[in-house]
Amino acid sequence: MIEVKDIVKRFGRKTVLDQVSFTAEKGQITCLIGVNGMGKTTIMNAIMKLTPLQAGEILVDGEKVTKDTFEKIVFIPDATIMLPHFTIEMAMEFMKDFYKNWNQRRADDMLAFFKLNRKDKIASLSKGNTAKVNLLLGLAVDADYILMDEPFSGIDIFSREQIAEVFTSHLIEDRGVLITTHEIGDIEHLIDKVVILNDGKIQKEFMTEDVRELEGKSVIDVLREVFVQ
Ligand SMILES: Nc1ncnc2c1ncn2[C@@H]1O[C@H](COP(=O)(O)OP(=O)(O)OP(=O)(O)O)[C@@H](O)[C@H]1O
Repeated sequence: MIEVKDIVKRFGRKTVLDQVSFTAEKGQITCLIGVNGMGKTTIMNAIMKLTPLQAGEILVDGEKVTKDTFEKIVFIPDATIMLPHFTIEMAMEFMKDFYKNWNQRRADDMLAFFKLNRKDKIASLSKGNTAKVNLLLGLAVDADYILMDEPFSGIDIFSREQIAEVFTSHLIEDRGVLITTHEIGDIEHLIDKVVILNDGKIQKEFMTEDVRELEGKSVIDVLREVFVQ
C-alpha cells in the first residue's frame, strides 16, 4: 500500500498541499482528481522523492521510500522522458540497463498491442504514440506500484481507447495504480477508488463501487457535487 500521511508542501509562501493523507492499494486503480494546479503532480513527485516536503511522510508497504524500495514504484510522467534521437528500441535498452526488474517480454507484448515499430525515433512519434511509448516503458518494469500522470492528455479518442484497454489487461495485473487524469470518462468504469483534491486538502475519498451501489451515482456525479456549486 502507498500511504500518504499528512504531507505539507509549500512553494515559497504558497501552501500547495496542506496535511494531505490518502492511500493507494495494490490490486486497485486509485484516481487522484483535482482541477489544474491543485497539486496532483506535486504528490506524484513527492512519492518519487523528486521534491522535498515540509512535513508528513510517505510509506510504501509500511516503509519509507529509499534506494532499496525504489524499484517497487515506477513513475510514468506525461512528458517524454527519453532523448528524442533515441529509437523505441534504444529507449527500451536504456530502461533495461537502468531497472533490474525490467521485463522484456512485457515490453514486446506492449509493442505488439500498441502496434508500435521498435525502429521508430521518439522524435518522429505522434502525441498518441509518444504516450503509448511512455506507458510501455513504465509498465514493462515489474514494479508493484505504477504512478501515471495524465496518460490521456491531448490524445485522440482512438489512442485513448487503446490506452484504457491496458487498464483491464494482464499488464496491470495485481499492481497498484495511482493515476491523475482530467479525462475521467475514459476510465470511470475501471477505477476502484477516487481521491478528490481541492484547495490543498483531500475533499473526498471514496470507493467507486460504494457510490454506484449505495448512492446510485457515477464518479462524474460526485465530481459535479464537489466542483460545481
Ligand atoms: N517548482 C515549483 N515552484 C513554484 N511553484 C510550483 C512549482 N511546482 C508546482 N508549483 C505550483 O504548485 C501548484 C501545484 O502544481 P501541480 O503541477 O502539482 O498541480 P496539478 O494539480 O498537477 O496541475 P495540472 O492539473 O495542471 O497538471 C501550482 O500552483 C503550481 O504553480
